[in-house]
Amino acid sequence: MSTATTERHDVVGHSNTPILELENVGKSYGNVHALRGVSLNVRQGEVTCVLGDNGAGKSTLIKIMSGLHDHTDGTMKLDGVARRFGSPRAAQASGIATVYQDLALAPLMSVWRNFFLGNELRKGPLRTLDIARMKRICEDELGKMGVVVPDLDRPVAGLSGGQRQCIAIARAIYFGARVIILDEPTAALGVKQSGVALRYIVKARDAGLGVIFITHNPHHAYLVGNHFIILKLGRVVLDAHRDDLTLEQLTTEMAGGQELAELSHELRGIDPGKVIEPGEVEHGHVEAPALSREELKAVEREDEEEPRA
Ligand SMILES: Nc1ncnc2c1ncn2[C@@H]1O[C@H](COP(=O)(O)OP(=O)(O)OP(=O)(O)O)[C@@H](O)[C@H]1O
Repeated sequence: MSTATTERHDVVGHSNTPILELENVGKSYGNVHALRGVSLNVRQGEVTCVLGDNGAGKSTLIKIMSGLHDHTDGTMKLDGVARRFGSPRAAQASGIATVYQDLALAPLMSVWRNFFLGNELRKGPLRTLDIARMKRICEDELGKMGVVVPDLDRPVAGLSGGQRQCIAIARAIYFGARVIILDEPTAALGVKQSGVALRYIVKARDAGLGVIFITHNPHHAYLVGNHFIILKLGRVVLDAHRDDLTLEQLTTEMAGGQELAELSHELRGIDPGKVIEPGEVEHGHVEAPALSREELKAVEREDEEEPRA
């Protein structure tokens, strides 16, 4: 059994101490404050969801935790010890794996080659590739995640988006990840494939990893998350445990909460002083007054006549 696999089994058995802790972390790019006062804990066997719209600071947060960028304020701790990774390699060596949306897989290479890319197993005095062993391990590890790939020699480009996600996750776990950061893993996937990716998130959690699930989709987050953080313009605007939050609250907060309620007032032409009941703003859906068919056609005509820049 490889060291990586042993390590994986060691982390199962959940403890309450966070693996990774951010305390009041901030990041400025010159005058731009991309993040301010962000605190979060990543615990083993838990999924921490970080939600936010474009420009909320999600990428910046990922870059700090994955060693690409240094934070400019606050403290990041790994196993209770303050750390600055300095490089992605250092973060990886500390067990922090990041699976980006584009997955960093080589599409024309086979499944097993991708699995071992950069970590190939070799044998004998000539250090030739130990293909049989790599294929066997790859098959075993994918099997643990519930993925059966009929032909490991197939290029990964031929697999579904969900299966490709799984290879990236299984690879990270096998090579000793303790924390896995998933950057919008369901963003480019349809409903069915999103389900596949979400199942793998649960598998990674159940394997004892601390999972950070970055998404803008509250429905996906709520299906798998233990803890939820919403970032807005670089600040934490919601930080709640699953027990203290309903899907509806998460969705409303994500959609803009109070701002959405105000917009709803405006669009309905209701007296802004009137209190809107929580149930009236549902799932981020704004009930704008419906346009008649004629009005709709007039809007389309206006759009067509609008001079293009
Ligand atoms: N290298 C940089 N230099 C200057 N400003 C930056 C840099 N990177 C990000 N920013 C700014 O920091 C803020 C947060 O950006 P970030 O990319 O982290 O957000 P995001 O939530 O990932 O958004 P998106 O989903 O659109 O990628 C934005 O205002 C962005 O313009």
